[in-house]
Amino acid sequence: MNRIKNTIAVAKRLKLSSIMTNSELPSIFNGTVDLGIIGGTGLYNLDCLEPIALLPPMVTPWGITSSPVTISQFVGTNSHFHVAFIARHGVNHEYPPTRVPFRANMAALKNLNCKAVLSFSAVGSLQAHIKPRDFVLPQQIIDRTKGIRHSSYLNDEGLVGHVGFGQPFSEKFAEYIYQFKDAITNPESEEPCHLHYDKDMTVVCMEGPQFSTRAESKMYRMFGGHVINMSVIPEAKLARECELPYQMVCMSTDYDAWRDEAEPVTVETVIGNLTNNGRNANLLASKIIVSMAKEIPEFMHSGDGLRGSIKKSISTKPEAMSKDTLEKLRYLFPDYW
Ligand SMILES: CSC[C@H]1O[C@H](OP(=O)(O)O)[C@H](O)[C@@H]1O
Ligand SMILES: Nc1ncnc2[nH]cnc12
Repeated sequence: MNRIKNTIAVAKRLKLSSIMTNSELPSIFNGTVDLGIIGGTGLYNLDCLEPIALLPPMVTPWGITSSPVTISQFVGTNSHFHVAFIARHGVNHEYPPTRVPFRANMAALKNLNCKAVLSFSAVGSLQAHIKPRDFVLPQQIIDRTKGIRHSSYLNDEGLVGHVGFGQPFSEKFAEYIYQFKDAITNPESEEPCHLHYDKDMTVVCMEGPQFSTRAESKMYRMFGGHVINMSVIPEAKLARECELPYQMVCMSTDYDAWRDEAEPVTVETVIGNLTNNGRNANLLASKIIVSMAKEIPEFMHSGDGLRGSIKKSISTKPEAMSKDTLEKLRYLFPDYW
């Protein structure tokens, strides 16, 4: 009873409307969680999901998650496939990109035993053929953040580890999502939306919070960037350190600042496309979740080749690790040390 009261108190404090209408939701969940979803700007929940538990913001060794963690199943089903959802910027959009507790968010999803993480992000387009409202499944990243975000679980004194990051996303996961590309195309619309995917698609991650200058935007095009955001780093790095297959769905909202003949991006332009993108995110997520619930894909069962990689990546001998370090590692990997 106290837990439920606590949940309601948190919900009230956070003015979380979906929770207020679900105030009887339990604040603990003892089932298995299969998929983690991180929602970005304009995507604070998914309508296709029916919440069955609401965990108050989770306390991890790396701080507190940016939002409560909603455990859901697909609307209208009683399936055993469960999704954990976190709002990246908080339910009231209170964490700017530099201050998102990325480590806590990914650690919480790992601790809940998620088998993969699907992330959504509002992005600017750096290419004429990627129109605002189109979606992109990037396979590469150019990191233009400024080194001020905590971007690793393996960067404390007394713990040395280097994971491979040559392929920062899960190709298998991207292919799985891409089979549902028609979900976002509205053929009746004058401007149907497209889901773009190939192995060279690159997302540039900048620090922000200001948008790019025109010169920077043009430089990112020369680098080979396709879209730009402020959040894929460190999210993708942390997913890799958690051995979690990770794919970001980039939802284009604007043409950034590279087109000389057009106004550079403003937040109004971004907001103007969020409703359409949110609707398409729901359509795409529905297809993915229904399909996963029918049969969990192989890359989630097997861990997409990542399982065990962290053990090989850590050079420090466990005997030399402090109690604190071991405790933190065990939060992520209870079976390894
Ligand atoms: C409001 S535009 C800039 C903002 O939008 C994106 O957020 P998210 O990735 O969480 O959808 C971008 O990364 C910036 O943080
Ligand atoms: N042009 C842009 N630059 C960085 N992040 C963005 N998110 C949405 N549009 C963006």
